[in-house]
Amino acid sequence: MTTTTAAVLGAGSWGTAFAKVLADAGADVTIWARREQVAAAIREYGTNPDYLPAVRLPERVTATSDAGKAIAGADLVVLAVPSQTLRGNLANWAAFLEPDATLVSLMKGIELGTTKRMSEVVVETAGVPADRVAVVSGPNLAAEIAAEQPAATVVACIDMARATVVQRAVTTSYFRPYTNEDVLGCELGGAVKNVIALAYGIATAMRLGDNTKATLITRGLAETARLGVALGADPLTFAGLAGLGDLVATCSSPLSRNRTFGEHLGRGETLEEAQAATRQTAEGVKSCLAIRDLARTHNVDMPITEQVEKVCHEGVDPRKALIALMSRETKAE
Ligand SMILES: NC(=O)C1=CN([C@@H]2O[C@H](COP(=O)(O)OP(=O)(O)OC[C@H]3O[C@@H](n4cnc5c(N)ncnc54)[C@H](O)[C@@H]3O)[C@@H](O)[C@H]2O)C=CC1
Ligand SMILES: O=C(CO)COP(=O)(O)O
Repeated sequence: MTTTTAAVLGAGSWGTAFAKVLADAGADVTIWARREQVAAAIREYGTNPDYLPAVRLPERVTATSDAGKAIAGADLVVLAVPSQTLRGNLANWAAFLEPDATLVSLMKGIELGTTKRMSEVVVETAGVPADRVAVVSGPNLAAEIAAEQPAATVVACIDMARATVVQRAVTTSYFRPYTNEDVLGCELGGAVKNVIALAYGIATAMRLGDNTKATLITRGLAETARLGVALGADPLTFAGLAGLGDLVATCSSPLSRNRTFGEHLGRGETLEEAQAATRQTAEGVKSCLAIRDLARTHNVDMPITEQVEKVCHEGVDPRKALIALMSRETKAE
């Protein structure tokens, strides 16, 4: 069997941990880091000092700050930058892609303005057919994966043969990928769970109990599935790893940036204060706007998302948001 050559574009926590997964599965991996300083540290010391300082990367992982060098010759091109920056970045990278390279999106966001999913942005910006784009999504907190704690995930692609190739390329003793054809459902599950995790973080900071939290998870999943079905996703996807699995992991974990961000808001901080206090990407903060717009366009009721957007972007007090949620008209489950 020939060795997979992979480029991981983005040296944040998930890009770095995913590079380790690929290398542990046998691939030769080049990480692209925006800052040469980070690329040099990975090359010289085998660690990413900014994001996963305690994790030793396998020898098969190298790094560069020259995206063209990383992409040229790569069979798998893994995209791991913040969602709202994908379009601009990929426009610069597309020219370096090999003719049959598979593009793998790790990103869990919806584009502001266009309300497009990341795979849609990839198809549009890189000019590749949708069957060359795969999505990896599931309960995959980067620090836990980097510590080799067992976890499963989903590799979604409309081309099952390609999904299987990606699945093989990322299977290790601690990382177990399942294939799925429902790219739309997997991407929506990944993006909306970040918004629900913001609500969960707010509830945590407000010292609300387990009944409240279970209600948020369950009704959060209900509104995710409602949007998904309206857009054509398979409802079963939301009961799987990329739906319920990721929602539970993200809401329950203090490692989650979205939940942590929500805790800042729940303590009464403004959006700016919460942003200043947290350094890493909390995708739900921006995506809640795009998801709300998507829901309104398709006449889908997403009450938790609506209130999270109001707390984040309209300065609504979380206590008022909670009252608004609880005083809605009662209905059948
Ligand atoms: N961290 C995690 O546990 C997981 C993250 N994800 C998703 O992976 C994606 C990437 O997230 P992380 O690696 O966690 O983010 P991060 O916050 O750890 O790192 C983001 C990386 O992107 C770089 N970056 C920031 N602005 C940029 C720009 N304009 N252009 C190019 N690069 C830029 C940063 O320097 C950094 O290297 C997100 O969509 C996130 O939702 C998915 C699963 C797990
Ligand atoms: O997507 C994740 C786990 O699957 C990571 O969630 P956060 O971005 O909230 O840290």
